[in-house]
Amino acid sequence: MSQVKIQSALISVFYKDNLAPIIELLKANGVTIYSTGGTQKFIEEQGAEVVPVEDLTSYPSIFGGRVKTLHPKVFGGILHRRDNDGDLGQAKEFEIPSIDLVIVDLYPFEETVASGAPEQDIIEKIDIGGISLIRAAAKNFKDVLIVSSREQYSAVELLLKEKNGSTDLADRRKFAAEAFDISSHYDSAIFNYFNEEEGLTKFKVSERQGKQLRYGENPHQEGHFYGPMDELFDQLNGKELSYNNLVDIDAAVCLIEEFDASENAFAILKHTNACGVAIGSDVKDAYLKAFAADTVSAFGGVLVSNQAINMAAAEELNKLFFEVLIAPSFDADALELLKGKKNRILLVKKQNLSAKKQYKSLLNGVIVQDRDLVTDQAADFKTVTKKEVTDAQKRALVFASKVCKHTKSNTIILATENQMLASGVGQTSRVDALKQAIEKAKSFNFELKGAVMASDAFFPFPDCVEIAHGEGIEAVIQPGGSIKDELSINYCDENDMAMVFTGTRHFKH
Ligand SMILES: NC(=O)c1ncn([C@@H]2O[C@H](COP(=O)(O)O)[C@@H](O)[C@H]2O)c1NC=O
Repeated sequence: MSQVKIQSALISVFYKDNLAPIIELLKANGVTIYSTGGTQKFIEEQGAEVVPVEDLTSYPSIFGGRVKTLHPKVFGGILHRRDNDGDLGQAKEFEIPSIDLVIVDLYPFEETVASGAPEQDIIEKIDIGGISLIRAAAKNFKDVLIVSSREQYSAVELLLKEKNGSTDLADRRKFAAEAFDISSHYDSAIFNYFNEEEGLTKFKVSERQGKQLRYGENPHQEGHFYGPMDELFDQLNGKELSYNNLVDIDAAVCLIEEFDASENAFAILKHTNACGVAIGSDVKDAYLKAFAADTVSAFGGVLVSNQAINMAAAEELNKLFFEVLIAPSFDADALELLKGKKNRILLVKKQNLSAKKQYKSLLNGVIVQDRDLVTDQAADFKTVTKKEVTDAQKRALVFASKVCKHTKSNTIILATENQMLASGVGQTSRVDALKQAIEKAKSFNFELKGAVMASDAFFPFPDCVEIAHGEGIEAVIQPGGSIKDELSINYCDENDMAMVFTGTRHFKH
């Protein structure tokens, strides 16, 4: 039976606003309306007759409204198959009326969570009867039209007008598909609430949770973001965040969180890689040192500080064209100055990232892994050369390793204990990464004598330590683990270089 003339409806909605025109249409078409407490009252106020659902079930609403529509007379009325003689016989036997239209608007679970309500209130806002009505009516879309949210009121109003109170199978199937979208989104929200403390380890998303972005990586691509942006940041200035902004912000935040709040750390990133990172005597000093590493790439970059931005730093930063600046806070005068450019995105970082898992889509699926939360510490260094590293070199190696971990593979970082001098990023060979770093360091007038070198993965050949030695680099950090480790170790021993192994590889793809 493709076309169904609606003769009866069950209406149970949380938000009653905008329901009136639908009631008017149902009334005009002589539809029998069944309804629950608050909705019944609202419909009666519109001048329409209502059969209280209690009259159908012969039960009052019980347990504070936890059970009101959950009854065979209601669910039988929705679910019995109109083209099945057995079902029709049973419906008659048990005096179950047909229900052709179900309109539900669920308890506002997500809004209640967002309001910071106590757990008890949140639990009471887990809709049971409403979600069951939605699923039942959507399952029996062959006979029943399901309206599963207040967002659909205008669409159903139009449909009832256009088709004179009837519906087609195609209409009912379309509304059923939307109903399962709504019910699965609702359950994902409940699931995420119960797993909140797991640091999103079992994070479930539904398309409805996504925030539409201006576009994706490029203007011809659509983009959405699924995540708790407002919990992490307050945006004080600038245009709406783009897909690429978000990707870079993530990279910037992951990098800066490597540094302790007692250090004045500053980083400048382009396309997720740092082109400058430094620790300074204050924020301004840290910024100037980071900027010095690559004054060209910094243009249009994403900047991040682990310290409040004061006026002295803001005056320097104001000279640079940048996309985003992230900091734990901004002094009032500094903010005033930086707001001078209206598109400049200024973000206050309110908390550290807590997610323990990382997701990426590929091959029509999703790949999930633990986030790389290992930070190489000097105490864990295993010196593999005859020459020991000095304390200053240890600090430089820790610094270089932190940057290395957050740079695209293959990577080589050249650094002192408080400044990245240059990096080779995303190269197909480690030697190329080193050559790129050396060339870059020289182009920005850095002296490499006495600097240290970090590599994200082991050296299969001694070529990298040979080249580094030629530039005056004296200490090296790498995970180790190549069957040819000895070749690099021997070269270092013969050339008075120190090398430490960490045992932890930090590939980043
Ligand atoms: N318990 C039930 O059997 C039940 N049946 C429908 N509801 C919900 O009750 C609300 C409407 O209640 P009222 O009409 O009393 O304002 C709707 O959001 C509907 O989704 C129920 N409430 C929660 O599960």
